[in-house]
Amino acid sequence: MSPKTYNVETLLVYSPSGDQYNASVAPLYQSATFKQPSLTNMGEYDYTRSGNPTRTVLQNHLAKIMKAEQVYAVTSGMGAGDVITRLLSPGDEVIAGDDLYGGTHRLLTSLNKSGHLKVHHHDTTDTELIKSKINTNIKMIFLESPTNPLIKVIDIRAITEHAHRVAPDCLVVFDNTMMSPVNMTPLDLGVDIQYESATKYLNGHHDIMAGVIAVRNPKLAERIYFVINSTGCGLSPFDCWLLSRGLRTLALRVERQQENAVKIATWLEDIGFAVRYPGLKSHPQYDLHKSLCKGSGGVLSFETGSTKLSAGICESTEIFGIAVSFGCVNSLISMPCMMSHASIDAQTRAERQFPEDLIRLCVGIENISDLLDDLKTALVKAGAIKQVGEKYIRITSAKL
Ligand SMILES: Cc1ncc(COP(=O)(O)O)c(C=O)c1O
Ligand SMILES: N[C@@H](CCSC[C@H](N)C(=O)O)C(=O)O
Repeated sequence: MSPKTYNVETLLVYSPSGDQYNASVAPLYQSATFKQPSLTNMGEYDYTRSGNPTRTVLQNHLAKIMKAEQVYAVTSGMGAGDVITRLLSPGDEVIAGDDLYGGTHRLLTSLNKSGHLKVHHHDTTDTELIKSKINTNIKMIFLESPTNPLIKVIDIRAITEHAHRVAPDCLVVFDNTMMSPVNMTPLDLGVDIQYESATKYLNGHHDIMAGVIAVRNPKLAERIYFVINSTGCGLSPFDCWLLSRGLRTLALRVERQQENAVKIATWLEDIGFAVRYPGLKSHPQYDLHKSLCKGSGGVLSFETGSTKLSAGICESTEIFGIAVSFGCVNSLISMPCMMSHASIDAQTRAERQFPEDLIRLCVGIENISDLLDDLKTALVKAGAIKQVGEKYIRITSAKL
């Protein structure tokens, strides 16, 4: 059986050894420069900004997992976004979701303000609206699904097909950070560039910042490599090595995280909170999400009706630590408006119906009973629910 036919769980762990000593873990080449065989022959590697064997091992491994021809590893998810926007020319028009991650919104807004690009933000869940906005002036479309943290799901396939038909020069770019390749391989759905913040699920241990960019078209790959080498944002060898190590447990981690997340989302919804999670049948695009992805991920959000109440809940958990980021083995709690999405100004958040009281839970791999107990205790302490016998009841008048 060729490795190409293995399932993702196997591909994550299986690594064909190319090492001279048959080391079972690829060695770390922590070297900035490489001696050349001669003055005229540069050899395979000359300088780590341009290429490094540890980065190559990681990138080749990721290419199999992401079903790409070429993957590049860079210094962060935002670094990946920056490389991608540098493929555009001054004045190019871009369509972007109106619910992209706060940092992506900040990057595109700054390029728009400085006049480098013309960015149009639209509700990408409205497929017909997006289709009507695509024309030959549009050179790039930025998509994310499910969005972070409003968990909106978009019809990637329909948008991508239409874009390629109507605007053949337009690159469809998809941020797959929320799902990871375990749940979705967007290149299979036709997107031109898939990127992810590898700081999240891919690494899974919050000990590095990284971003990955995956493509199938060799010409596009060359253009991306040119930007990475020119700007010097390739991932350092040690971080490549750590990312390779984290990758091996990706499938196990994601499976456990989403198993825990389903239980937490269901429990919160049963109590009466408005929960956003694509694994809940009540999610308005439950069927669409299921048709695109194998799982629902470990991120969910819910509203409490009061920002003070939400803050009280966040400050009362013990296992769920107050921190930005997600996809790590440990569970986190946050209020996106004050934290991860504070870079979107309050007026824009209001226009986009971004609830200020929204709590985001990034569910880890801990024991589910401990996680539920931690949440129950915090919700009781903050005054959001009360215990009556064995049951918990939501205190609907709880507006601090
Ligand atoms: C969906 C999404 N995309 C991109 C990024 C940027 O990644 P990084 O923090 O690694 O720069 C983040 C978080 O930061 C994110 O949540
Ligand atoms: N202060 C940071 C916030 C990073 S948010 C990280 C992550 N994407 C999340 O959603 O939690 C910034 O200004 O970028």
